[in-house]
Amino acid sequence: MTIRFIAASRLPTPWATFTMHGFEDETTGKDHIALTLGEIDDGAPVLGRVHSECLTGDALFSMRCDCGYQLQEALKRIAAEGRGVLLYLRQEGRGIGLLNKIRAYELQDGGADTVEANERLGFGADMRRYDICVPMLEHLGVSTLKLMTNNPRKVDALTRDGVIISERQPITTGLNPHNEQYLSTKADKLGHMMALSDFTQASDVDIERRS
Ligand SMILES: Nc1nc2c(ncn2[C@@H]2O[C@H](COP(=O)(O)OP(=O)(O)OP(=O)(O)O)[C@@H](O)[C@H]2O)c(=O)[nH]1
Ligand SMILES: [Zn+2]
Repeated sequence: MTIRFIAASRLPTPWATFTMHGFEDETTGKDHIALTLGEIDDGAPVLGRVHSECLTGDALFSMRCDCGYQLQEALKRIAAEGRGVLLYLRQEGRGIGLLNKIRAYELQDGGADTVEANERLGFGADMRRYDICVPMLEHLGVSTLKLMTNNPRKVDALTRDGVIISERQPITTGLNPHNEQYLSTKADKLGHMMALSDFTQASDVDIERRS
């Protein structure tokens, strides 16, 4: 795996003006992004989010999952802290790609849960890798993250790959009638450390997304 830094630019958002760093994974041809705010290369733990691409949730306002809500919440928390990093990894659909995710959604429309749907298509429940984060964080001078996630497998994988996770911060936002079942399955079958009662409702966030 070779990750090559390509360029960095300003990225103004409603919450802060981040610096956007573009990387190319020369093995897969995928491009990945890091958004950073403030001085993050001083050795102190950095508030961070490792976010996997979800075109439908992140860009198309899908309410089937919690991805778009989490993305917005993570950027807001980093802006409030004045310092942090968000790695945006192009591993759509837990690593199966956009078109296979649509196939999986079709099966879920017919009654399968998110794990069964992946398995019926011949995939594992979660095909993602996090080793690409290591050279990206190295480039940014970050060794230790205060990680915003509910996913213990993400914490374990990053730790195995050499990233120090000093703290885990839950990120439970965007509950709505369309993703309630999906979020329950993530907690029951994928081990996410969350209960539906922890969640804020999507409606509050949704209004802000449109403003
Ligand atoms: N295959 C598949 N992928 C999905 C589905 N819903 C969301 N995704 C993808 O799942 C990824 C996000 O994973 P999540 O399980 O929501 O969250 P996580 O990153 O593991 O954990 P958190 O850090 O707590 O958000 C993105 O790549 C989405 O495209 C689904 O029903 N099927
Ligand atoms: Zn999603």
